[in-house]
Amino acid sequence: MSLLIPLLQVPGQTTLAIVAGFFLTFLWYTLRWFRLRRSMPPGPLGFPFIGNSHQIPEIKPWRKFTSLNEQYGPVISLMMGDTPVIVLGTAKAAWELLDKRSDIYSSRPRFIIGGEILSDNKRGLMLPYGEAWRKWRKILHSAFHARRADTYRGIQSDESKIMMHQMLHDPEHFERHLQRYAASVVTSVAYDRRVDSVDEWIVQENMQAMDYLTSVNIPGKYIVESMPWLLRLPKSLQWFRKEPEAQRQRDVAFLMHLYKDVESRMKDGAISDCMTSQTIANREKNGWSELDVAYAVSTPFGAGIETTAGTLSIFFLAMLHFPEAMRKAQEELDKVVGPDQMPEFQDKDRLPYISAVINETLRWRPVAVLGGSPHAVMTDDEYQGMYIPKGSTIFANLDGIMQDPEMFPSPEMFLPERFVDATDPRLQTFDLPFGFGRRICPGAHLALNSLFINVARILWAFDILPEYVNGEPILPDTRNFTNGFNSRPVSFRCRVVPRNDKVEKCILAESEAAKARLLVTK
Ligand code: HEM
Repeated sequence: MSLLIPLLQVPGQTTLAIVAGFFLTFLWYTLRWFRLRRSMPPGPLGFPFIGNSHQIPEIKPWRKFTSLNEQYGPVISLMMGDTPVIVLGTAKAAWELLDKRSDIYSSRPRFIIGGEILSDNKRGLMLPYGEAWRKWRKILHSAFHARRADTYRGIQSDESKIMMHQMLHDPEHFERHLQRYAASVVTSVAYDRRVDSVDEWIVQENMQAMDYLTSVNIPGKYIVESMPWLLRLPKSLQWFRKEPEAQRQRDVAFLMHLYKDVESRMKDGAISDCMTSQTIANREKNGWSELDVAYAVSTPFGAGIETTAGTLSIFFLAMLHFPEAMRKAQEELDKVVGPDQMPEFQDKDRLPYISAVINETLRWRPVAVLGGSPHAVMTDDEYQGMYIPKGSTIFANLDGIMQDPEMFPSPEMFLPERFVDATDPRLQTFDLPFGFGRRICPGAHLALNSLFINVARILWAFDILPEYVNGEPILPDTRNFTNGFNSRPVSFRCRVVPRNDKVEKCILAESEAAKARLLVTK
């Protein structure tokens, strides 16, 4: 009220001029807004200033995106406050824009909470396209390109043998064993440091950090993402900063601890070559601070555990619901490998149905449900007569894309056959689950190797069966998934039963040998 008093005291004409000024500005903004919305791809109109923010749920927004794509078409638009958002609902649209026009579609939107406040612009996954991102991406590429990724097969095979042993003795906690496997592979590759249990401090601390990061990166969750002008308020009034800033301090302490540990083992000559030791060796040449390196080398730790373990959980869920696919895969394994030895990487080319099961798992319920991380377009663009403004956030909504009945008939069914018989080259090399263009997942080779060795061995050794209550099978809901950018099944129960005595003996012998190679003391 006190703010209004001076306004009421100015002479009548001045007051009128101010009110008219406000009104004209409002009218200009609103007309411009409607003109913009008309030229953009179809979608719910929303309101000036707030756009469609109120229509996008905080919980699993991809469901809403999928239904909007069904209603308005494969390319739709929304406004999150002042930021245009484009949602791509078919692979064709995503390939045409994000792959073919990757020179302008390879940036990221501003992640005010997750990228700037929480991560101080040090997590490359959220960096805009440019020099800093390129430098970061080079480190990832040199550690994970196809030939380099194959050098980690020994670690992956041994960790998978240990996982099989845990699965045999403690089948109830199958999800924990999958997570331990995925965690130990990335910590070995990144820090030359394996993990024996998901309860270990470094796994728990990383999970906490990643859960927090994915929980803040949900579109619509923070008003400041669509109204960045709130950052101009005095810091003490920016109520949204407190929590992410506290988490940042915790993240920095954790990542620097891992960095310093590698550095001191390098000084003692007590470390094998790993991603961190190599990056530290080149740190000064690249002009990187210790903290820059600590964040960069933690990338696989952040991006490679939930995605890999989550996809393997999805595989278990699919096997429960589609036992005929499991039987067919087991027939192939029995014919090609037999019960006396475990499948190995060199069997891969002779196991096409296993490869098809993996592709179908990645399709049926993609863990990176919104395409991993959204892209942003760097210049104004036009697609099929529709205007896509510079700075638009672009979601490749894998939830909807993978359920497109034109590309994947009977999309709710788990049908590996669609990949076995595929003539379309984009299904033969199925990289759709790993994203697009210059931002495509750099860990895809490592991930596919992990998926192959574990899916092949699990199906070779075990039947995955439902639990029974009062003679009735209990099947977990196929849509009960977690929230967040990586969405995996909410923990469920099943029986993991060895198929015969021979596989049990083989697992015991192979896991002992693997432990000896990895110097596991427990
Ligand atoms: C089944 C496992 C995995 C799936 C389904 C997956 C999927 C994805 C997807 C969809 C993206 C977004 C790409 C885009 O923006 O267009 C992505 C990005 C990324 N992934 Fe993966 N990923 C997996 C495993 C891994 C692993 C094991 C690593 C690390 C070694 C990794 C590291 C990354 C990084 C660093 C990015 C960001 C790339 C950038 O912004 O330039 N991912 N992933």
